Amino acid sequence: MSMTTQTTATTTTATATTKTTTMVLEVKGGGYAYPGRNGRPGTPILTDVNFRFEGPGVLTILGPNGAGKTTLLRAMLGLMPWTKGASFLDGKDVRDWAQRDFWRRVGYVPQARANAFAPLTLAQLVVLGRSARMGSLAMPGDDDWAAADQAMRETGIAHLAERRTTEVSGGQLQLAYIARALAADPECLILDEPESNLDFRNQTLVLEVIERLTAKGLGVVINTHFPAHALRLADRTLLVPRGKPPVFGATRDVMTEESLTELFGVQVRMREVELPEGRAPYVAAVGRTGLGEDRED
Ligand SMILES: Nc1ncnc2c1ncn2[C@@H]1O[C@H](COP(=O)(O)OP(=O)(O)OP(=O)(O)O)[C@@H](O)[C@H]1O
Repeated sequence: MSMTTQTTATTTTATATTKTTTMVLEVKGGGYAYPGRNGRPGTPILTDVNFRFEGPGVLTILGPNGAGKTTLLRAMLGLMPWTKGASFLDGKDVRDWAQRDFWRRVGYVPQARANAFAPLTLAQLVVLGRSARMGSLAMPGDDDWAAADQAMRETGIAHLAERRTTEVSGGQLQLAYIARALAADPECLILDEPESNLDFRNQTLVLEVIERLTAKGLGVVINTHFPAHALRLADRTLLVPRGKPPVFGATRDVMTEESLTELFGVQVRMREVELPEGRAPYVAAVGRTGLGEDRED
């Protein structure tokens, strides 16, 4: 029997709260279909997406490959407008926000692409995050470099500031992308699979950064393939099944052995282990169910 397990410690490294702002991100009746042949809408990927997330705190989005999680994040942010429904930041339709104002408040870290910024040092990459706060042709000023330094300290990569993006590990590069979004001083961070492709240590670094940020008052939306990370981090979770409306609620309510078994089409077991640091959630996929055998991936 194949067994895939994961566990995470529940220690937190909270720092003093420095932000008190709250933000509300809502999706109402969201639906999305990529364009099909002849310019007609194709088969809907997402239907009836409904949730309301109030920061600070964490919302995790969890679901199988190809269910539409990345599509959902991009539609939610207005990067690919919903074909049905709408999303709202603080009650105002995302389409009605001035781009510049919206991206000052919201930071988006897409799935990491290696070498996307090959010639840059990490400091140069991170200061690019200030562009939403700079004039369109302006060069970064002292304030911008100070914000970049601060973001690199918060993500633990200040010592790598002069290294080029080609000279750091995947985990360090992922932290640099998060720092780039943080440099804009957002109230809300949207992270698409920030811990994928990372080893245990680097995954832990990313989770600790998220915990520090939420303790400081940020709202974080994270798309993840790790159920234990959702249990560790998130107050709220959105389960995104294939071809069915997502389920939203308190993490401990919506994430059960039954719901995860149905969601992923594998037998899932959830346990907690006692550690000196506290209780740690433990999630194991223990075997196939026969469900989802027709999946294409
Ligand atoms: N540009 C596109 N045009 C048409 N279909 C697309 C496009 N991008 C993605 N899709 C399809 O939409 C579905 C959802 O893709 P999406 O990347 O949102 O899923 P996901 O849940 O994020 O997957 P993963 O967990 O593998 O990253 C998939 O079936 C994918 O093949």
